[in-house]
Amino acid sequence: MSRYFELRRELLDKFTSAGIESAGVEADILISELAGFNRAELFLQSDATVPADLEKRIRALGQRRAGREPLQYLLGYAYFMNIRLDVSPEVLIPRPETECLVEWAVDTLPQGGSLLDLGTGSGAIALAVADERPDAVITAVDVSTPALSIALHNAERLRLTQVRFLESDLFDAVGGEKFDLIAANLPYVTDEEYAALEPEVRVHEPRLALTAPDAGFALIRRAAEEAAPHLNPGGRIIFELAPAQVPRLAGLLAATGSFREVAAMQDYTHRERFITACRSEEAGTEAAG
Ligand SMILES: C[S@@+](CC[C@H](N)C(=O)[O-])C[C@H]1O[C@@H](n2cnc3c(N)ncnc32)[C@H](O)[C@@H]1O
Repeated sequence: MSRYFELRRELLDKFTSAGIESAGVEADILISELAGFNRAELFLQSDATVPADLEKRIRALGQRRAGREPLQYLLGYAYFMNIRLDVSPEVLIPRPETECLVEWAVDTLPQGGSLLDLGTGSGAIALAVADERPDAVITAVDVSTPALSIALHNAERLRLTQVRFLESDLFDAVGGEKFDLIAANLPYVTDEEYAALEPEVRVHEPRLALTAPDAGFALIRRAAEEAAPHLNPGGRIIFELAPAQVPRLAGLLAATGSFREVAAMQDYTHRERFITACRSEEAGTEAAG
């Protein structure tokens, strides 16, 4: 029988030896989430004895975490903006930097406006916007059937019923529909970068959500080339991408002649991580399909 502070120390040592960067934070989260405590309660309870069955569960998941399984997959959920999304290894774990994209979309979307979330994964962007903007009409697409079923499950659990989900290779199933906003967090990791990723990502997260051919640019390029006919006049698009890809996408969007106000936007760590653009009035209006 351990006390909370002893169990925390044990996990901290185990995680540190396994090379996990934020070992203390992860130990705290694992214990407090399973115990049903917040961080302050965990601190206040540190001398209390951990119930035997809880200790067993924490130890079992701690062991798997030390084997570099991501904490969110072990818990089965991830926090994103103000919602909790269920996640499994079939969807990417939503990243904190993507919250900047959501904040931009929430601020930019006109009243009653429409949003297309390209590559929705767990539903993170679509559902976080829906949660903040009940007036919005949202479509979310993904090429992955298992990802879509998790996204749909999240929408039902969160009762965010204004989101429609479609299985689609980029715009293929969207037909001639137009939107006020398109949000694209598509795969953009190169094969070389992928080989060097931490085991949490490389071994456990779905490769389909991470990599793309052509130096990680193939899907972003297709989306940029096909997007204009799916935007209303004055409609806007935002891409999340690697900072090194920003100049290439900015050049490509400008070269299509379909976009104006092409601009880079920074994430919370002041890295250029997003490109936004506005559909110009001269852009072609016919969507293929
Ligand atoms: C980087 S993940 C982003 C997931 C989610 N939007 C988020 O921010 O957490 C990219 C997503 O794009 C999806 N995807 C990959 N290729 C696609 C394609 N051709 N068409 C639509 N979605 C695609 C993947 O299945 C994955 O869910």
